[in-house]
Amino acid sequence: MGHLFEAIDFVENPLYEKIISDIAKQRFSITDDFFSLEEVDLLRQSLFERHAEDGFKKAAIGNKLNETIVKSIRGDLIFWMDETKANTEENLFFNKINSLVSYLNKTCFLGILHKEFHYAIYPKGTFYKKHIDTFQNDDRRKLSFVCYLNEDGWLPENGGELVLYLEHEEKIIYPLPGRVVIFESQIIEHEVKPVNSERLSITGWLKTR
Ligand SMILES: O=C(O)CCC(=O)C(=O)O
Ligand SMILES: [Fe+2]
Repeated sequence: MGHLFEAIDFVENPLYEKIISDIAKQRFSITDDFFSLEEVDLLRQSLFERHAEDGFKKAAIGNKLNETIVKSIRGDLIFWMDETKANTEENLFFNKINSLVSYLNKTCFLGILHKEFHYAIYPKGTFYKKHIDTFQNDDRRKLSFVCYLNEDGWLPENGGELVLYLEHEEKIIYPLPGRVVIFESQIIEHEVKPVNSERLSITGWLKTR
């Protein structure tokens, strides 16, 4: 007779454990080198390819039910990624995301069932005013995810800092290549400061139901 409980094929991942404990403690987590500079270069090329296909549009405020372009609030251009039509570079991206999601679901019972990601280009002079990532008519977004695709050597004077408005402090985060910021979508207000030099990223949400 076989064992009642087979050993579960589970290997603890120190990086994911760090992300989980950071979020539990402070509701956000910053990981430098989540993607290597080589991976960032590939993803940046892929962003430019999608842009050349003319796939980017002005970002809107709110979801499909409540769509208005408000330049005074955000000025980025976005392109929604489609995992079913992913190119090689995007597959690399989604493989990492899926590995993180499956770990979160196994260890935190977060029940992440859906995800959505878009590329974002913030042209010089644009910003995204202080906001929260959940919509009034949709609270499925649990974790927000941002990954920066800027060139190596990003300078503070380029602007475009992400500011997280925490209970007791404002956390300023530079959009360094390969850096990933994850935070609780329903709780953390945040802002992208005005950009002085084109700023590139992938932003996404891990969602329930
Ligand atoms: O790019 C960032 O640092 C944050 C972007 C953001 O807040 C959003 O797209 O909702
Ligand atoms: Fe946001």
